Amino acid sequence: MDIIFYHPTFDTQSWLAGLQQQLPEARVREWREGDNQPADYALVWHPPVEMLAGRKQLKGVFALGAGVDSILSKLKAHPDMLPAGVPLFRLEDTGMGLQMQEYAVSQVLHWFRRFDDYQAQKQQANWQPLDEYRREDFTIGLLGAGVLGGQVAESLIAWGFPVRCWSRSKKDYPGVTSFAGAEQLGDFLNGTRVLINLLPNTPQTVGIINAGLLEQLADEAYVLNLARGVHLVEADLLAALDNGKLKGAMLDVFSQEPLPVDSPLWKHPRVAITPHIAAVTRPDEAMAYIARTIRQIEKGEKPAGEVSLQHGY
Ligand SMILES: NC(=O)C1=CN([C@@H]2O[C@H](COP(=O)(O)OP(=O)(O)OC[C@H]3O[C@@H](n4cnc5c(N)ncnc54)[C@H](OP(=O)(O)O)[C@@H]3O)[C@@H](O)[C@H]2O)C=CC1
Ligand SMILES: O=C(O)C(=O)CO
Repeated sequence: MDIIFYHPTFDTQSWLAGLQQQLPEARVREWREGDNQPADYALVWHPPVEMLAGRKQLKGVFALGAGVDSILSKLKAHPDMLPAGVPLFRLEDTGMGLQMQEYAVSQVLHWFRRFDDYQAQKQQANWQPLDEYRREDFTIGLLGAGVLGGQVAESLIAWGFPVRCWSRSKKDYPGVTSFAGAEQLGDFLNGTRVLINLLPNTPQTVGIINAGLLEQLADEAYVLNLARGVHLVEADLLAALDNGKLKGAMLDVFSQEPLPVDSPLWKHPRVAITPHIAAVTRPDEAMAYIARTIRQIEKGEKPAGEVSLQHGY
């Protein structure tokens, strides 16, 4: 079995060594320009088109992250990049669920305990206890309730917050109120105080967090964008912060990354920023998942994690 690997920034040598350990029977190599030698599996992130095009013998392509938007947008421009019938897999969880839980819980608690207000008071040496917020006024709404959204919902339930989610299909997560489909988006937004985005980037979700959506949230709402920058209309977010509809935002992802130095988001006092680190690929867990999945394919089984090209995630 031959495996080719391409990632523009990962430590390729340590991945090759790790994969070799997980799959001793395989020959694992770094893909380099001009390599047309046979391969059964390809592990990729932002792959050059020529790495995959024409490789009809592939039994699977693995995206080395959870989101497959970059590979699918390339596929749109170069439809022959993924030969027909070759399944595309993505990383499901592999350690990202816990990272998303840490990020979401810490920020929700930061807002709930009014640490943003106390930080602002500190700038003015102002010693002033504030009214406490009540959990019943702090409904958390998850846009996207899949592998990561579902785990974030579970962690916030454990902290006693009212939690609701919105997805394409109805969910049955204990304690979480589920809304599904475009027709229930309004009901989902109505009363949501903290909006957490964990949707995939698809034609249906681009620009979904816009002025019209923000207007439907509870007053003094908060936005936590953990998914993709293109989901959020940044100018609409700034306007909603400045007109008082939104109290704060924390953003991990941006329409342009790195976020340009002249972006007004950097300077806004009620916007917190992290550089797309909400959940990173954990090599050991990712390699174990890939090895397990390859073994399932080799046995003729149907593994989890296959991307639906029809739905785009
Ligand atoms: N910032 C970061 O560091 C990271 C960001 N991400 C981002 O997080 C995203 C989510 O990851 P993951 O949870 O694994 O993905 P999943 O595919 O497991 O979940 C996606 C969720 O979105 C829902 N959804 C998709 N399209 C629509 C729609 N049109 N309307 C309503 N709901 C919709 C799905 O509904 P249904 O369940 O019904 O299918 C599902 O609940 C990734 O696509 C990636 O972009 C991921 C990792 C790290
Ligand atoms: O896995 C993903 O989709 C990511 O965004 C990783 O940073």
